[in-house]
Amino acid sequence: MSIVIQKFGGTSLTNINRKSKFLNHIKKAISKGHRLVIVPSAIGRNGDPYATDTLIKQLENICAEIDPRKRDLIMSCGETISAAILSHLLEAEGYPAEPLMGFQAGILTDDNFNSSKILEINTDRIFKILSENKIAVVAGFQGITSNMDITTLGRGGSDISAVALGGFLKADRVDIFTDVPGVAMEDPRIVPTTKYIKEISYDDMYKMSLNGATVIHPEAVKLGKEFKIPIRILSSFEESCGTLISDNKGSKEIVDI
Ligand SMILES: Nc1ncnc2c1ncn2[C@@H]1O[C@H](COP(=O)(O)OP(=O)(O)O)[C@@H](O)[C@H]1O
Ligand SMILES: N[C@@H](CC(=O)OP(=O)(O)O)C(=O)O
Repeated sequence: MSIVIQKFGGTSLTNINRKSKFLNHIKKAISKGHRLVIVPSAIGRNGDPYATDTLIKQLENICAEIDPRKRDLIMSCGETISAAILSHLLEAEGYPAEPLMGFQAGILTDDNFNSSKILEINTDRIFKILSENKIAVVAGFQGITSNMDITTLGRGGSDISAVALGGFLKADRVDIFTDVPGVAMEDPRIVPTTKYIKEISYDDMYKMSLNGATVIHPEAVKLGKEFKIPIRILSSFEESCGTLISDNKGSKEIVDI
């Protein structure tokens, strides 16, 4: 069974509805016969009702000093809401889907609240869902400790959830859908004329993301290398070949996308 992980970032999920463009990528992968695990982030950005920063503010408005366990509990809510909405949307479109919070998907972390590490993923429940020909929609960014406390993986951590799931499920690849068509030489929001990179090695991408290429979390790249799983960065809103991150001899081919 060929398994593909598709992660959708917060910017891709703004105004989520039955006409959302990102749905085309899900439908295309299903039509190709892939089993899908979808990993959504929280919808939108600061100010949007379920965005991570909006949720944190609910506690900050009361008192700036926040117990990390409570902070993680509220921060995880955005992704939980996304999993519920997205799985409902997929069913409405005729694609049976099951939502899972991180703990229901078997994602065990350490107790370093606010930037926890994934220790293990018990994949039984996801495999069961996939074997029933359903899409598994796993809330990104969150997990659970052995003491049953909800944790989050650090800002931008849904990328880590997606790659870790890909590794533990032995998926064919991880597709990270975002609001730009791939990895560029510079941040395209700052340099709109920048050129895009067709292929890049894990090592080069790791250095780029440490140096500010926020399009993927550095820990996700590191995990990708450990699991030897190819990662693609693609646009949610259009068809593009995107950027492939793999072990391919450090090649860095620059293209106009
Ligand atoms: N080198 C780069 N290539 C592509 N995007 C970059 C780069 N550096 C920074 N970015 C920024 O990363 C953003 C996508 O990441 P992010 O805002 O976390 O989106 P998402 O909501 O999909 O997780 C892009 O909008 C872009 O401005
Ligand atoms: N929602 C979390 C996790 C995340 O990965 O978000 P995004 O994929 O939208 O950057 C955050 O804002 O940090």
